[in-house]
Formats: sequence, structure tokens, C-alpha cells
Amino acid sequence: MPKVLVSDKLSPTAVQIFKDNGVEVDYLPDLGKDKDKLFEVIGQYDGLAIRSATKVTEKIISAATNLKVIGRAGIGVDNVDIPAATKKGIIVMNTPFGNSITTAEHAISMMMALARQLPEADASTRASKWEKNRFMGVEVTSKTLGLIGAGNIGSIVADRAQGLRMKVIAFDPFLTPERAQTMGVEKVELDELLARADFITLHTPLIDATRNILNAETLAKTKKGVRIINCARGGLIDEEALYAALKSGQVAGAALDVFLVEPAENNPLFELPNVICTPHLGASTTEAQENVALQVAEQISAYLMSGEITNALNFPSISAEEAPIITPWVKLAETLGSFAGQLTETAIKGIQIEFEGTPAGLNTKPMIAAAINGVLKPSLGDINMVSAPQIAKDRGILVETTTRDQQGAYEGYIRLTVTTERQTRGVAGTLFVNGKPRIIQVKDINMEAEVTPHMLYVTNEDKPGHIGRLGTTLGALNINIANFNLGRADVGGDAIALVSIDGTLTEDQLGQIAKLEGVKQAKALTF
Ligand SMILES: NC(=O)c1ccc[n+]([C@@H]2O[C@H](COP(=O)([O-])OP(=O)(O)OC[C@H]3O[C@@H](n4cnc5c(N)ncnc54)[C@H](O)[C@@H]3O)[C@@H](O)[C@H]2O)c1
Ligand SMILES: O=C(O)CC[C@@H](O)C(=O)O
Repeated sequence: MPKVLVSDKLSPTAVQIFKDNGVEVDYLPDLGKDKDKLFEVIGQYDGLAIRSATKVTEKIISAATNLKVIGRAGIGVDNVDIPAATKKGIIVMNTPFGNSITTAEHAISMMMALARQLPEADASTRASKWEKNRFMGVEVTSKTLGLIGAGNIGSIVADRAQGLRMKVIAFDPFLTPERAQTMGVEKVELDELLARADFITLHTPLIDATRNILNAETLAKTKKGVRIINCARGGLIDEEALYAALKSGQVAGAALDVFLVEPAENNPLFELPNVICTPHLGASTTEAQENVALQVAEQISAYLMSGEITNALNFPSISAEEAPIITPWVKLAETLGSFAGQLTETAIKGIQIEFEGTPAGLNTKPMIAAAINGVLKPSLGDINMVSAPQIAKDRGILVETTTRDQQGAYEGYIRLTVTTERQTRGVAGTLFVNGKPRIIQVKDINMEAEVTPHMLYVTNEDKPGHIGRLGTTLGALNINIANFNLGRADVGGDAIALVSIDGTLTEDQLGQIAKLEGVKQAKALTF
């Protein structure tokens, strides 16, 4: 039974869902904050469910010897070292929609609180000051709201702001004009947004292109008296520059849910009266936490129990409906890769994968990942479908793929060609009706070979007596032949024997076969 650790505070629904799905679960909501303890125990788990407190660093991942999946109950995954997880073959998933409405509502609440200075007014009233003249607010109606980032949350904020009769403009390089039109927002460049917006709200991920997107230079381009809301990520605003702009009055107010360093303590921005702060509460509603907990538990369980992949950030999704159709083709791709990989003895320069007919019409990404994994595993060992594409890229292996409609006798097949420093070797395969892989071509030589756990691959000159000698030698070695498949290029040319055997061959036994008259290469293959 797979075992999952929940190391942050998650709704109890998640725990129940894991149990209902047959997954053992340890709910230790404070463990994520104790990185030494997490390092100590992580090796026991197949899955890890987190929010933002658990930092899944490279060090934690190095100790995660059984971990297959990390599920983030939320959107931002900046607390997970995704490249390190990918290299280790660990799927990283998030729940991209579960808290969007809640976070958008928080951004709108922050905007309204800024417009009317609600926290300060509240504190003053409680202090019996009744400062009616001090708290002169601004209306939002007819004001311009500038969205930086118009994805899931940004688009909900736009919708709610339009309900408040605001004019919404958006800077998002990936926002298409059609989508902007559907959202009813005006797509603008950043400088124009800065110059026109009365309120600016940030809704981008924290990536190199967005880090400090509001800095001294960009803040200087804003409309004097602009109000800024950040419910996305701390690093999007240069906090020192914001401090100066708030002091000078260039920025009239800022409402911040997120900070460069979290938990935020003694942040200089806390001194300023025109700043409103919340402790990363954007996603904190009962509804959102129920949604993300439920989703993450379902997603992790589905992956561990059936291989279904949803919302993975480092692997293509495979839906529950797709999984049974695509899985045999993924297995075939891996088998072909493994076949070629086991025969490869020098550095691999390129892998070419052709999909014809049925597999060409499916989602080829998992098949590509499986094929690369198959090719590289014999030489690299510690690799899997998740890490293989990245490892191939890191090693400068060129992966090329083509898809085409059915042309030949097979309804569908995959051909994989591996180019090394010394040679190019192709192998093609299809599926039996029962979904089992079958090799149909090796090095342009046609054959029909079932793939079995132990196989002997022999290339030889097509001359009389070879099959007899090979059979006799295997018999003398006490190796039982389950199946004998032959193919040749031309009469008297290159020939291949693919022999299914019951059991393994030792190096010495393989050496005896390699020495037989006419044999060019003999290899033991395992699948
Ligand atoms: N405060 C919270 O508790 C909380 C809760 C949920 C999400 N978030 C954060 O909110 C942010 C937005 O989440 P989302 O679900 O809307 O993400 P999303 O991926 O749906 O949208 C992000 C948008 O940013 C745009 N973008 C990318 N690069 C950009 C750039 N250089 N300039 C401008 N726009 C750019 C993308 O095109 C996309 O439309 C994320 O950082 C997420 O982590 C915070
Ligand atoms: O889990 C949280 O409370 C915050 C989540 C939020 O930052 C997110 O990116 O989804």
C-alpha cells in the first residue's frame, strides 16, 4: 500500500480521501517546518502533500528515496525544487484552480480596504479617536485597475472589478487579443499600464521575467498616488523601492499579502501607515482549503494507485480515460527504447521516434518520455519517465519525433532510431490485439517477435548451419528456447535471431555464443 505524508496543515478531507483510495497516510501538519525531521523521515514515503510551509529542497529530495509524487495543495510551487524533483523522477503536481476565486476575492478586499483605509480607521475607532476627517477615501467606480498577469486569478479579479464599474487594463505578454476581448479588458504594454492605472494588482508567477517587476524605475512611471495590491508573490515588488515610493507619496498605498521573506517579521514596510498587510491569506477560506485539499489528495492517490497524471508541472497529463489506451503504447515505446539502449555501447547523439497510425493520434509526450527512458536506463540506471527528457537534454542528446497517418500493413507502430558516435540502429514495434508489444523490425530487417523477459539477440551472416549451431550451443548450455524469431536483409546478407529464452545467460555463456562461426554480435536482453 503506498504511503503519503501530509506535512502541512490541510483540511481533514484530504486524509479521508487518501484512506478511501487505499493509500496509507501520516498527517503531521507541523513536520514541514522542521527540515531536519523531514529529511530524516521522507525516505519512507511514496507521496508528499504540502501547502507553502514545507520547503522541498534539493537536500530533502536527495533523501526521498521512495518518493514518486509531490502534491501542492495550492498554485505556487516556488517552495519545491522542481528541477531536482524532475531529475529524481518525482512528479510535481499542483491544484491550479482550487483557490483562484478566494485569492481574487482577497485582492478585491485588499483594494477596497486600501481605498477606504479600513485597518487604520478600525484601529483609530477602537482607540476611541473618532477621526472622521483623517480617513478620507477614494471611490473605485470609474477608476482604472491595471492587472499585471491576467491568468486564472487575474481574470477573476477583472470580472469582479468590472462589477464594481472599474475600467480594467492588463499587461500580460501571453494574453491573446481574443481572450482580452472575452474578458472585456484592454491589453496594454507595461509602461502604458503604469501611466494609466489608479490601482495596480499583481497576478503573475514569480519567475525571472517578473521578479521585481515593480522596482524604482517602474514605480517612477506610475500615476502619482497609485495604490498597489500584491496577492501573488513577494519577489514581484522591490520592497525597498516600494518603501521609498510610499514615503514620497508617489504610491498612495499598498496592500500586501505576500512578502519577499515569509513569514514576514520586522519588515520595514510595517512602519508605514499607508500599508495594509495580511500573512499570505490569499487562499485562506474554508471553501478554497477544502477544494485544494480534496484535489491534491485525489490527484496523488490517482497517480499512486493507477498512474493517472493530472496537473503535473513536470510531466504531461494522462487522464483516467486516456490511461488504458495509451499505457500499452507507452510500454511499447519504453520496450523499443530499452531494446536499442541495451544494444548501444557508445555515447548517444540522437534519438528519433516515429509514430505511425494509432499512436500518432494519441498524446505522444508520455510515449516520447518512455522511449527516452528506455534508451538511457541501461547506461544510466537511476532514471525514469519523468527525469529522462531532462537528462537527455542535459547530455545534449537530440530527440526528434515525427507523426504520420497509417501507410503500411500495421494499424499503428512506433519506430525508434538511436544514433551513436559509431552507428545508427533502428527498431520498430507494434501491439498485439492483447496489448502486448511485438518487435516488427530491427535494423531494417523485418521480423515478428514477441517480447519476453529474457531474450538473446544475435546478428550473423545468413549462411546454412547457423541456426543449428546456435540451437545446439544453447542446448549444451542448458538454456531452454521458448521462441525463435529470424529475419534477414537479403539471401546471404545480414541476419538477425531474436531468441526468447527461459532464464539468463552468464557472460561466459554469451562469450561462447559470440564465438560461434558467422556470429557478428551476441547480446542478452532483459525486459
Ligand atoms: N496569495 C495567495 O495565497 C495566492 C493564492 C493563489 C495563487 N497565488 C499566486 O498568484 C499568482 C497567479 O496565480 P494564477 O493562478 O492566476 O496563475 P496563472 O498561471 O493562471 O496566471 C499567471 C499569468 O501571468 C502571466 N505572466 C507570465 N509572465 C508574465 C510577465 N512577464 N508579465 C506579465 N504577465 C505574465 C501569464 O501569462 C498568466 O496569464 C501566482 O504567483 C500564484 O502563486 C497566491
Ligand atoms: O497554501 C496557502 O495558504 C497559500 C497558497 C498560495 O500561495 C498558492 O500559490 O496557491
